[in-house]
Amino acid sequence: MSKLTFVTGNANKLKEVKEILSAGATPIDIDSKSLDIDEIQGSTQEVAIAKCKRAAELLNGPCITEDTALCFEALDGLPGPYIKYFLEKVGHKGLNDMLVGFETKNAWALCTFAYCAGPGHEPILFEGRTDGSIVPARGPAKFGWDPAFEPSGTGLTYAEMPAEQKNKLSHRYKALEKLRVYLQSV
Ligand SMILES: O=c1[nH]c(=O)c2ncn([C@@H]3O[C@H](COP(=O)(O)OP(=O)(O)OP(=O)(O)O)[C@@H](O)[C@H]3O)c2[nH]1
Ligand SMILES: [Mg+2]
Repeated sequence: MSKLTFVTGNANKLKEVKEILSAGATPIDIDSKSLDIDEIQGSTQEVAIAKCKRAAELLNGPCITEDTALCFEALDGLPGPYIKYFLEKVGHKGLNDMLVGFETKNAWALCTFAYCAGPGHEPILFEGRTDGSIVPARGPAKFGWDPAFEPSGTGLTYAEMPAEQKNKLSHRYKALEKLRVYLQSV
């Protein structure tokens, strides 16, 4: 299979995806391209499908895209795919403040990879979920909401973990493992 193009404007995502895909028995090499694609409103699946379809049209070829949602149990899954805008507006403290008054701080990180074979093809989705809770920020603020999300059973936020630890339990790792199996079967 020729090199796949990962369409993303997010350098942190790209770094992690490359790290995850290059580890393991059968490394997968990808190219990347940053394209400005409007993201629709809807479920995580609808958002992911629309973005990947558009990316394949713009590229005129096969591609993968990725959407990450951060879902609060107390809010029935919101902010979900809209976390980017919530984080930009209210920051880590604001994410915590949104849960004041709710007993549960439980949350899950959901990664949706989409693969589209080219224009006119229906994207295929690969989801990975990591459960945890929303906590006051700890660790370096290098990537999004990493300091405010503590995966269950680790005692550490994503930001406090070495990359190798996050890349073995993250929402992104779990989704990419499914994508890896698929890519090796076609
Ligand atoms: O702390 C984090 N740890 C992660 O593992 C992670 N993965 C994504 N994000 C952030 O969550 C939003 C998703 O929005 P998103 O999926 O639309 O991404 P994006 O717009 O940045 O890139 P892309 O759509 O061009 O690929 C954006 O604010 C991302 O920075 C993360 N934050
Ligand atoms: Mg985006």
